[in-house]
Amino acid sequence: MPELERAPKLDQALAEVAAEMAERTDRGNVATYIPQLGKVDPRKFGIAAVTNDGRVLVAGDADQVFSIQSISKVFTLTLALGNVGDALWQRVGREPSGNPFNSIVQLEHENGIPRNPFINAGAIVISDILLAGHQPREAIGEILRFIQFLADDDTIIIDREVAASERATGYRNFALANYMKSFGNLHHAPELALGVYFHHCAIAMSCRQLAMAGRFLANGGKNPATGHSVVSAERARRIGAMMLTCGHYDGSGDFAFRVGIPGKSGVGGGILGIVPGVASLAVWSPGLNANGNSKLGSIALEKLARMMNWSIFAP
Ligand SMILES: NC(=O)CC[C@H](N)C(=O)O
Repeated sequence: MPELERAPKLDQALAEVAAEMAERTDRGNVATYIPQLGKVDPRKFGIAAVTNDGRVLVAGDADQVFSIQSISKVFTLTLALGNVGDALWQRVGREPSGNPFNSIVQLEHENGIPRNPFINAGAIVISDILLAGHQPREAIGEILRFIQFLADDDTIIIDREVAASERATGYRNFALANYMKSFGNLHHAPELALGVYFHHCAIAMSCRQLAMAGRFLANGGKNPATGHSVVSAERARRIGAMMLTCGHYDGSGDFAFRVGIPGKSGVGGGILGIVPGVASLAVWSPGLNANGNSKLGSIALEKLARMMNWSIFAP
């Protein structure tokens, strides 16, 4: 019997994974360096899947909003590629960093060009690109509206308290931005690019909303519900490649090894996962592992992928 026929139904698999995760006591540690994130209840767990054939399946706390943090970098990269195309790659690299998300060490050797768009330095450059011709408020509005459009949900908001909390404690991000400015790789004042960056990291979404927003990446760049193209099929593949190689910082290799699909994590404990041709997935568990990725979120996606026989390397 082919593997797929032995796989359980997706709704059963989600329920099973959520029940198993609810039992676990080893939940990792909630990020506290952004004070507002330290207040989140570590017992939360949610998971959602939106399939290309239009099913929306959820389990656990899938409708509770959380801070998407670095997951927003997938959407800002998509928007910035739409604005400037491949010229973007002159200012941001495409290699895994092998370093923590907020590391400054490679920037000196590499003349202020961040390794990839998903580490903080890279995302700050992307924010600078999105600022071109705009006031920060307009650039932030454009990002939020793009995510609302992708998720087909205009109730999605920015959590101003999280944004303020990040700005108040974002000394490393200020250091990264100032350092890149000294190399000429920021075209606007560092505080303006950071204003955009802090606000897009502070977008609050539920697993359901996030899985909806990721649909175009699972469906060759097209919204599966409307058939409308968000990006070309080639661009969707390339964004997926960036997620696979860089989406979990210095834990990217381990996530690819264990889960086998493109994913993007955030320190709020969320992960967006893409099963090309099949489904967009979102999981949330606020406790993080040593690399700053959701501990139970990664384990849940690993289990789900194994149960469903999902991997981009599966024959
Ligand atoms: N890994 C993350 O989600 C980090 C994003 C967070 N806003 C920061 O700049 O530190």
